[in-house]
Amino acid sequence: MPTLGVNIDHIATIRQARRTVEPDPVAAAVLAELGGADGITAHLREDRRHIQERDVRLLRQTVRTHLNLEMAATDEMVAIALVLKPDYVTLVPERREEVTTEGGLDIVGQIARIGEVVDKLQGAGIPVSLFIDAEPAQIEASQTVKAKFIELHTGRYAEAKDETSRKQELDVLAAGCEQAIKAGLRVNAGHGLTYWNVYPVACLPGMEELNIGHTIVSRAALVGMERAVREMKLAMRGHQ
Ligand SMILES: CC(=O)[C@@H](O)[C@H](O)COP(=O)(O)O
Ligand SMILES: NCC(=O)COP(=O)(O)O
Repeated sequence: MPTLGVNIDHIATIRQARRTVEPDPVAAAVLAELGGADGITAHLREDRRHIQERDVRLLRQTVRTHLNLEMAATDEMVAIALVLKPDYVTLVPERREEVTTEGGLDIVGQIARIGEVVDKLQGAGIPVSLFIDAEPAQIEASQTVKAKFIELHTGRYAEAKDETSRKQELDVLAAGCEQAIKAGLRVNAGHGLTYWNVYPVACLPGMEELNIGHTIVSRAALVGMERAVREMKLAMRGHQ
């Protein structure tokens, strides 16, 4: 059964709605860990729409499980990561105008650049995960650049409109997972997972960690972070 990385971006979204100091994503991370989170994920976006540098600096000092820094493959973010030293980095695509991440990072089309960033970060002792679609060519390219992990983008599975489509997308994820493991990559997954669709993804053989944020923060707004995380851990084991 995979571990759970709780993405606390959208605690910061609530704070940034008023450009104020609450709710604090750092406090949310403490509560998430008390609720059973196995890791904390934070996405420091170029446009700083939610998580700020202050947040990741304090998270580095306070997270007791492991800290996954999501970031674009830019010089600015690489420099921040080399100072911050998160437990691992996940390279994700970014577009200012997007509401949220729209797809996986294109490794095939920028293999030299991604390889350079992976070498720099892993050379500094920071394992890299590549947030990609479950496409054979992207998985192969992830192996070529010697990333330690991939994170399979589960957005198409999560947005499937009916059971048939959802099963088809799950089969794509399962095939991607199998190909990646055969290639020696470690496999995580995330994006759009909820209490109601997480279990089949959690059951994929070899799945190491699920990074889940929006649905947990949404539930936490109503019942509190500790309970929301505890209930996600149960949902990952098939208990609604
Ligand atoms: C890469 C991914 O799917 C999310 O972890 C990412 O954080 C989405 O960006 P927002 O949190 O800004 O929606
Ligand atoms: N990489 C996925 C993640 O960290 C959280 O995505 P979401 O659950 O907020 O869609």
